[in-house]
Amino acid sequence: MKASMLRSAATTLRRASSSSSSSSSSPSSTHLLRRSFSSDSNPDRKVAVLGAAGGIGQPLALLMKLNPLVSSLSLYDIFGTPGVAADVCHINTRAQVAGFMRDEQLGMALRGADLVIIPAGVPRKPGMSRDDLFNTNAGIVKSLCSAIAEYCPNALVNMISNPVNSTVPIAAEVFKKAGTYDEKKLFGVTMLDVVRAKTFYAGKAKVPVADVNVPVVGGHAGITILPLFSHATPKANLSDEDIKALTKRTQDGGTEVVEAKAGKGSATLSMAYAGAIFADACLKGLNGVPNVVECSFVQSTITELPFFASKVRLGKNGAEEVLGLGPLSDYEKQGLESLMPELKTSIEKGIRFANQ
Ligand SMILES: NC(=O)c1ccc[n+]([C@@H]2O[C@H](COP(=O)([O-])OP(=O)(O)OC[C@H]3O[C@@H](n4cnc5c(N)ncnc54)[C@H](O)[C@@H]3O)[C@@H](O)[C@H]2O)c1
Ligand SMILES: O=C(O)C[C@H](O)C(=O)O
Repeated sequence: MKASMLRSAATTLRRASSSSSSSSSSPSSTHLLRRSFSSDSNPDRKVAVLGAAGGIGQPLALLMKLNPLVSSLSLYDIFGTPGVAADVCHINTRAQVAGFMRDEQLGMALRGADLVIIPAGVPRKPGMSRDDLFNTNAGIVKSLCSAIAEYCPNALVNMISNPVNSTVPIAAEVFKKAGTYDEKKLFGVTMLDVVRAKTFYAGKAKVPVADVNVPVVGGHAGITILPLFSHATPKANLSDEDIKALTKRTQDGGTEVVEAKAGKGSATLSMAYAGAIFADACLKGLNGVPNVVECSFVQSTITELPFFASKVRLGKNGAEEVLGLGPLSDYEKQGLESLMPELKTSIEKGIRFANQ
């Protein structure tokens, strides 16, 4: 790619992502590209991707290879990782890449990891709910988390596998049983909801998308996804009808993609983007960058539920602070009340499964 083309791509990406809900300068794929060519002065960080040969795993592997905060990139799947690793490792950026395949190599893939990202498991087809994935994905997540407890008990874990509202509680229970649970280190990745809310809000409010911030709270399925457009910036004078439509589109964003893909899976590219941004925020936190704030589904006391998505301040130990919801509009209060029973059921289902 010519230097001018690269500069132009980097500028576009910088604009797209400088609008994170972070109260500091936010991680961005712009950074990932731009800083790929800068110095290697950051501390060594090993990132493992579990499910790295999949629809999300492959573009996520690419984006993590472009991230200058990563010194070692470990790509694990039950098949296909030698090819993905061979491909990605030719990119002239800092991270040393290694591919690992099958159970017997999982320990090597994980040993020494600072951050483990899990997009392993089956995606939805049209007509399915995320909860319909539970029977397959719960077992996958449970066994991967047992291995994390054994080989890298201090790593941060970014859970992408659905249903996130249940897989995060499953992971917590597995870690508790292993005696390695640290609630600050377990994150359900809800960043795609934030990415969507920002995109849809910018379109409706006719404001530059790069300037937009919208927190999304609750969980990651249907009505449990609650975008707080009353907190959106820049402020815009949208009608109640507009806010309802934006909320519904954000809640149905995953289904919109599943239907458009017509049986060929769910969001992969936008998820890889969102996953890479959230992973970058976690790495920045670990490296001591101040005021890194993103939304995530974490152990929480801000409602009566044991897990809840809200803004989280990321630091050297992971989730240093889980931020409260702040004032809500009447519409958001209603949404919060409606989501609680479903989210509670999904959390309890995960906990029950892990303890069977
Ligand atoms: N959190 C979110 O916002 C979000 C967004 C999109 C998709 N997802 C979820 O992410 C998951 C993956 O989606 P995808 O589109 O990449 O699916 P995919 O089928 O394309 O890829 C999944 C990968 O996981 C691998 N895998 C299966 N069992 C494994 C195991 N035990 N260990 C390691 N790898 C294993 C498969 O071999 C495959 O390569 C799905 O559950 C999907 O619902 C979550
Ligand atoms: O919708 C899905 O099944 C995948 C993911 O959770 C999404 O929000 O895109």
